Amino acid sequence: MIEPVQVLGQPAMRLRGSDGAQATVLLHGGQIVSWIPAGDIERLYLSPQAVAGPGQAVRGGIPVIFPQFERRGTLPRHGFARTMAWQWVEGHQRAGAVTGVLRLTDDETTRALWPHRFEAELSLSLSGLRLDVELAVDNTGDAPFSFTAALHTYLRCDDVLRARLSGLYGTRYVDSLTGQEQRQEIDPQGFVGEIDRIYFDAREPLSLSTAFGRMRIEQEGFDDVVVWNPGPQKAAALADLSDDGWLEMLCVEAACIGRPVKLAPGSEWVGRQAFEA
Ligand SMILES: O=P(O)(O)OC[C@H]1O[C@H](O)[C@H](O)[C@@H](O)[C@@H]1O
Repeated sequence: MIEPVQVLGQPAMRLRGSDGAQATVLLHGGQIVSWIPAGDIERLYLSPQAVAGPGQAVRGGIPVIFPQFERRGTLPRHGFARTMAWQWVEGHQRAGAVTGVLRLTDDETTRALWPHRFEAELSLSLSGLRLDVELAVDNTGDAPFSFTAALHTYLRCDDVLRARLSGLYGTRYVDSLTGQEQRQEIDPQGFVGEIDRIYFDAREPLSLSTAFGRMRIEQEGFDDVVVWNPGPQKAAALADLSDDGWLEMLCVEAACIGRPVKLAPGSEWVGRQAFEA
């Protein structure tokens, strides 16, 4: 079943499979804000203080970061896709899976910031204990462009201090807090507070274990993985996160940062992030 609902005062679509798996996606930002695998509990973190509306970024779920990661360019932080209204394209239920597709196309607002013609499609497909998310970007103009992007996934934790992430052993990363580069030496990895790292060319599947169970995370098309938690000080400074909200989340982001994607006119890039509870 696919039905329109309101979330944070904004139009959204709720997808529910015959097995009971359920996900909700906001048209604002094309942002998935809830995923409940069949017979399971909520697996994405959405801040109770999150706000949504034109120009606003929603704290939680799966923000779509395009066409610029963080401040790596002249655009607003993390680009514009997460703060704009996307269009619902279609949804269908087939062979036990329920799928929805949303689209963002360039317009005067995007071209004033970034002078390129593009079509971005966000697809989500859920079945049983699995959620597949796909971001496809088409260059619909007549000049090449390049971009960085991410699916900035907020995974729900009971207590991030007890969470463990594995699969990054030996991977080179830059610590965005210090600017230093090194290789991951601890696996599985625990968390003590603030962390902000970009892992480059992360090829192995990841596994996050929390009291909610183990979650397998895979990606394709995206080369890099960002691991982010604001920790107590930054959380206190964020208006849309409670002081102890950082304990309940860990961002594990599928990203293309180290090598920006270059797209020739008429060509398409596809990146995927998949979760299995
Ligand atoms: O607060 P936001 O603009 O949503 O950004 C949240 C975070 O996103 C990414 O994970 C970056 O690596 C962080 O440096 C940043 O703080």
